[in-house]
Amino acid sequence: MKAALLQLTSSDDPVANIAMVQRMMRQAADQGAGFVLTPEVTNCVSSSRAHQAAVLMDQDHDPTLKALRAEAAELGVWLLIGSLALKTQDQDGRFANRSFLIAPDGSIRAWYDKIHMFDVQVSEVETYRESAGFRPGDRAVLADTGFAKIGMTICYDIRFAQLHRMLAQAGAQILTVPAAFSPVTGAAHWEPLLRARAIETGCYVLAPAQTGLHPSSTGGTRRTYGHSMAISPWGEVLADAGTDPGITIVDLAMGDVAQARARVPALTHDRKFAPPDV
Ligand SMILES: O=C(O)CNC(=O)[C@H](CS)NC(=O)CCC(=O)C(=O)O
Repeated sequence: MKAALLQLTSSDDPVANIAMVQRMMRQAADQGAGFVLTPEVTNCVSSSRAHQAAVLMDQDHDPTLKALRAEAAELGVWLLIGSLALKTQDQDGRFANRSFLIAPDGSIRAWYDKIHMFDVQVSEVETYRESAGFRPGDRAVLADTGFAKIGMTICYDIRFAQLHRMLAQAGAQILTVPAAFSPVTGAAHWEPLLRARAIETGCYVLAPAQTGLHPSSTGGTRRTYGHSMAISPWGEVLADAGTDPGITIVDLAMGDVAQARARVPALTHDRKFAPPDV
């Protein structure tokens, strides 16, 4: 199976972003990809809650979900929409940060709401409060494609090893980590975190990322780290997309999952132990 990681610089205009993703999906399919993956918040990168409230839709009306489901069906590919920012029924007005796995007939095979919220001050001048705009999810999601079982995560989830371990122990062979990583934390932590999760779980880690300076109609200056990556179950970096938007194709040899786990069966060596005295 060939997987294609789409590296995007999504703007804050959902409708304008759709055409770009469709074009890249067609190019990826032309290059032989049977599984296409897009980054976190494929539909809209914005730092203005007011702007998001004005342009985002709920799942049943979201134009990106509709268009990309149709495109996947047209091309006959599996599609991971890394995430969409969507309106919800919530009283508090918060959005969902929701990842979708789309089957080659265009149907929604699984969806996952990001569990861990990025509420972090990354530098003196850069603070994120994701939980102010987004309502976190509360269930892990494993989905079967026929070519692999997929454990779905999003971005900041990468820092929570227990989620990835749980997914792998439940049968995941590929962990998807769509992201819009901050440049500061990306430079320090992105690659080692991805490699660590692959090594700990013996899973492929596929991490399509947002990159660069995101066009904004509200004067925002949001930047993301890029460096979409594919990591082998043994922990090798198979591809690093650098910082330009584009398509990265990787060959997945699913037998390598069992091989890595046979060499180091740590996933089956958990032990129960008492917590430390406090
Ligand atoms: O706000 C949106 O539009 C969608 N959400 C995101 O982009 C989120 C929250 S700001 N970004 C991350 O999780 C980056 C994590 C990261 O950079 C790290 O773990 O170091």
